[in-house]
Amino acid sequence: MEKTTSNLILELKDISAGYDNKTIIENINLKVYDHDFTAVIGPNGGGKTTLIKTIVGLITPLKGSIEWHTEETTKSKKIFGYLPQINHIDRSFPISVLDVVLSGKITTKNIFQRLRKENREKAMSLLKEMGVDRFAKRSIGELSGGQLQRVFLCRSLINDPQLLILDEPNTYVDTIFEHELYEKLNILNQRMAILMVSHDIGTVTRFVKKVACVNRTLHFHGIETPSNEKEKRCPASFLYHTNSQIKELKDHFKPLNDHD
Ligand SMILES: Nc1ncnc2c1ncn2[C@@H]1O[C@H](COP(=O)(O)OP(=O)(O)OP(=O)(O)O)[C@@H](O)[C@H]1O
Repeated sequence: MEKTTSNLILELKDISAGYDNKTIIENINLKVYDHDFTAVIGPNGGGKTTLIKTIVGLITPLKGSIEWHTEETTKSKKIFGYLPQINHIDRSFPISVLDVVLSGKITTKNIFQRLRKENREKAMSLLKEMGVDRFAKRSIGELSGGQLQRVFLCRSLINDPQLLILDEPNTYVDTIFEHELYEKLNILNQRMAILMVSHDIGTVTRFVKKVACVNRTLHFHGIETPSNEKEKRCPASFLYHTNSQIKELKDHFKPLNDHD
């Protein structure tokens, strides 16, 4: 049953971040609520992955703060699950599908402990939910890219996160599973918030509730309806060449060199 009240999970306050002191994203303010299903879109190199890496703690912000407003985490319930962008996987690495999912349970504190039976059952039920349980004992090298992507999705779900963060989850996924993936994400969204980087604007906007456009700063968050003239200035105007549910965007979609 879908929840009806919205609680704030995550708040980014005036975040700037980058690499080697070079600012890539700046002055980002963003709130994520427990009902949200938000697509992070934007031009190549606009800073989407940098934003996600900053949220999950892989990059320390140069400025600003990140606040998690969540329930106390327990051993089995973690704040977020993260599926990073996967550009290359060494399929010859000798690990089974089940062990990939269970690796999401390993922390520096339990690295030498045997994982409990309930963890295996949880991993198997997730593999079943994603339609890949029959591969549980197989080596990852025997799976297609799309099947493996589902396995990694199971890994990011093993701790029942309150927020699922996905960086281009449709990489490697064929068109049929891509649609299925979004359907599955919609079901998952009944029990967790989702923040997802995607290039696939046409499909994504049929499923998500909010859109955040990152082009150095955050240009848009939420689906709103200003004037037609303004939307032409949006660097993400390709949105309007698709069968998008998003009709119009806000004034602050300007070409990148306008705000550099
Ligand atoms: N590890 C890194 N070190 C230095 N610069 C980086 C690093 N990773 C990314 N960048 C630079 O930061 C900028 C933003 O990259 P980022 O990957 O965040 O953008 P993106 O919006 O996710 O792009 P894409 O849509 O192409 O995946 C780019 O100019 C990129 O070259």
